[in-house]
Amino acid sequence: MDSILVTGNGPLNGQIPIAGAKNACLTLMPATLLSEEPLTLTNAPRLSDIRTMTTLLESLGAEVTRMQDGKVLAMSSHDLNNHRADYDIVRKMRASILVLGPMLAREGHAIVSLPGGCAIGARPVDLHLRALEAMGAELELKEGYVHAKAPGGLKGGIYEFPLVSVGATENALMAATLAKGTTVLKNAAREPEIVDLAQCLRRMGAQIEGEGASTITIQGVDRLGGATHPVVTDRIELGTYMLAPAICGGRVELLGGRRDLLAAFCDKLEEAGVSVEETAQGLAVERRNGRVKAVDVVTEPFPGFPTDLQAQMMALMCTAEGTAVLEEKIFENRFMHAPELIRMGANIEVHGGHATVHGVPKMKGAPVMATDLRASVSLILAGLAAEGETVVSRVYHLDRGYERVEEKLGACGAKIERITGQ
Ligand SMILES: CC(=O)N[C@H]1[C@@H](OP(=O)(O)OP(=O)(O)OC[C@H]2O[C@@H](n3ccc(=O)[nH]c3=O)[C@H](O)[C@@H]2O)O[C@H](CO)[C@@H](O)[C@@H]1O
Ligand SMILES: C=C(OP(=O)(O)O)C(=O)O
Repeated sequence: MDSILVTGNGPLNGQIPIAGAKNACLTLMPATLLSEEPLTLTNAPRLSDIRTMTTLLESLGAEVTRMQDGKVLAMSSHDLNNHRADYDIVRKMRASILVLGPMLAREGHAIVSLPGGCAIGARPVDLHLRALEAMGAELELKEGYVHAKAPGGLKGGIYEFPLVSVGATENALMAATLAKGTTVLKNAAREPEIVDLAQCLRRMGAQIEGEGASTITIQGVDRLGGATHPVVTDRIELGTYMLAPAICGGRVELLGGRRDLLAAFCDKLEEAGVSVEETAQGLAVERRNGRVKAVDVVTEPFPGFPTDLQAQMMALMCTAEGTAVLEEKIFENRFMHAPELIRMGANIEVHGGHATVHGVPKMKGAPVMATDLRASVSLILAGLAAEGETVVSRVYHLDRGYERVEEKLGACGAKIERITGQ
């Protein structure tokens, strides 16, 4: 297993290109199952999660071709010869559940393994299932699999999500494009990845209104066609690399960065004393003098502060001046990085959904272990600003969501290298 060696090396200066969003690409790829015609995604990130989704789609009979160094994914789902998404693939990546809605809508039946929980929480899929039932799906749970049928096709319905779920909104939105009549999704997620999905579906011929607001209305159509769609910028990769100069000092320009993707996060950085400037090519982040100020953070659905940046923000707060309280409201177990940061000299207390971080002037490098994707990158960020060497093990988590992390940070002056096979 690979690990990453980081050595604290002072301020960072330079430019980092931001890739297409993993979480958008993982919902755009299953959209290919809705149409017999090809769907091509440009600006796709090169990540292990994308390879896992490729394997899943191929197992269902889709063809996926990577071009231009893997940045373009040409997909075709002319004939789906298998309607069963196996546990062996689904357990590796929860986003696999997103094949359920499209397959059911187009084929009238699908069998998809339940994903199970993961390190950050139980993460049930009940809302995905309830929304599909509201469109007339008949569902049965057998031996860990969802057996779904809609013999006469799905029918439009009204469904109000009891809590905001990104994945359930995506599954329901895709299914509704081929349902008969009108579907209204209330209390829908408003994340930029939902907007990107709706724009792609519209390019394929879907009739959708309201994406980005909490009520989305979909008028079902008989069939969808092919399309070419660019994957939206990865706002979580963007926020992660914005934190690198905030933690280490210096100035880094994030190419392709947009403030509207991360407004709440940008506001918090500025409150902490970090400058965020819109440039011709993206966003520039700068911290010149002294420590940042401690700021409190509450994670919320978009447009609130994203849970996927909470671990990285905690790494920044570890060396802030003062005490910060981070409240995690999306996932019940998303503070697994705290004990690892404590091994590096951070002063953190975790009580249920709250973490209190008392800033220390400097952290010290240590061997640490990544427990999930964002935890792993938070440890790398902390290591960049710590004294001495930090070795982050279990970086297969990191490879799910960050491409060429060593190269991107290294180009700005970070001392970071991958140690293979440890
Ligand atoms: C591949 C992808 O896009 N992953 C993102 C997606 O995950 P994902 O789509 O899994 O997250 P959700 O928005 O669905 O989860 C939000 C909350 O709702 C709960 N819930 C969700 C569905 C359900 O049927 N029942 C239920 O109770 C979850 O356990 C969680 O507590 O949104 C999360 C919240 O922004 C991000 O952290 C993930 O990076
Ligand atoms: C939690 C994440 O991903 P997933 O939903 O695929 O586990 C993430 O991207 O931070």
